Amino acid sequence: MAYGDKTAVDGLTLSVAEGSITAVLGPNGAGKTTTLETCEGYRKPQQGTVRVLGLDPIADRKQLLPRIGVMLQGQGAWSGVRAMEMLKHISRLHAHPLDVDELAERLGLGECGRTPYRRLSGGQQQRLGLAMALVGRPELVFVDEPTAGMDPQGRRTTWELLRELRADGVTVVLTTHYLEEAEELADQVHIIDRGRMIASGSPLELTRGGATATVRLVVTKPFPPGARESLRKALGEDTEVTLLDERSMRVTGRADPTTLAKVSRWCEENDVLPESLTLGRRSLEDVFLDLTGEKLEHV
Ligand SMILES: Nc1ncnc2c1ncn2[C@@H]1O[C@H](COP(=O)(O)OP(=O)(O)OP(=O)(O)O)[C@@H](O)[C@H]1O
Repeated sequence: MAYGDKTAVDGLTLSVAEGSITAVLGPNGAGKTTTLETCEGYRKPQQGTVRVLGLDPIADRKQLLPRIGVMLQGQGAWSGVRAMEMLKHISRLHAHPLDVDELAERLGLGECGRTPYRRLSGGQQQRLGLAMALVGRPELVFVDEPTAGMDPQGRRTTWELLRELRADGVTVVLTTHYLEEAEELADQVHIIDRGRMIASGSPLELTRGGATATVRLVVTKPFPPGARESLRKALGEDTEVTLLDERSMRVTGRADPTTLAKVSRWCEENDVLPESLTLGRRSLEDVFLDLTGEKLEHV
């Protein structure tokens, strides 16, 4: 998929299992929205094949539309329309819609049902967008950054709702740049960067490091110059040390008490006071950092 001479999605191959939650994860501009819009039939790929529920999203649009739900990043409601009017309008377009009042209550839209769309907060607009995508009881829902701009409560409600949809057999495809969201929700995660797929798997498969562990060291004041090299030397050959920011480092190495003890001794010898020293599984952020050399949340 290209916009003029700008390639947005390049040779991406992915399939989604029925009744699962799939997360397409990547930094801004990675090509997530373009991928979704291509599946939704809004964009025609210059090359390749797209099949959604076995149908061509452009040629078979009429058959496909009633079977899918779409939550766009920009929502797509008129600026003056009241939240509940919009939801009711969408529900009337479907043969067997959900109970509109129940859905609105569930998504916390009860209080702002009479508020014009343009006056809704970002989080409320997101909730309405999600309600509009779900009201037609779709078999498959595409949700683009469903929790962007939501408060923690809204985010948790959305996660619950998406999990319930999966339990009811609905297939969910979401894009996100929140690692936590992908780890919490997804059965399969596809990490894309600059239009290309860089890793795919379940969160466990992607973060499993076998005998490799990650130690995170956060200190109370900025590391002295040369700290990364010095710690690496202290830990030995098979250990990798990455400076995450001026007060935190990530050590990837053998998952044993010796590694932790060596880090702790290095702190003592270098007069560095740890704020926290934790041993854990690699996170999706570590995976992303390894694959791209960049931190996902900050690119
Ligand atoms: N309509 C457009 N015209 C030209 N370039 C575009 C257009 N839409 C997207 N792009 C470019 O294509 C690339 C992929 O964009 P896309 O919106 O798919 O990324 P994204 O991963 O969804 O990003 P974000 O997280 O910011 O929504 C980006 O470099 C973007 O600038």
